[in-house]
Amino acid sequence: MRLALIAHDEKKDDLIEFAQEYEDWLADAELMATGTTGKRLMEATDLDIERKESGPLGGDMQIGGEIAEKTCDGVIFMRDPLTAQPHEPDVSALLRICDVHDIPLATNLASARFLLEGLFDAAE
Ligand SMILES: O=C(CO)COP(=O)(O)O
Repeated sequence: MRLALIAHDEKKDDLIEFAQEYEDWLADAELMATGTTGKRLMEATDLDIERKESGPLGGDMQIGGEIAEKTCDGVIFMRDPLTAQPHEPDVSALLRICDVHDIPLATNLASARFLLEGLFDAAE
């Protein structure tokens, strides 16, 4: 299973806490992340994560490309709904391409738990 992990700055601590809680599960998946998110996650856990570019520099689009190529099984994207992002069009494109290809997408902690537990259940 190949998963993408992404968090906007105000949500990075939440994603790190989530990754620490689910570290054993995540360790069984192939992980990729946008640049800064991946760096922070690897500093805070023992997870091995393929780092794409930082979000504002094209990282969301690289993950979107993986979805279009069908090489990504799920996306956990902790978005900050209260802060404008300079690369909002890239963010929207990533959400859209998940819908185009029917790829599970979680944009908050509560849904991230369902996504991870559901994908692992389905894989058993
Ligand atoms: O901006 C992001 C997603 O839109 C995340 O990018 P970083 O992980 O590089 O901060």
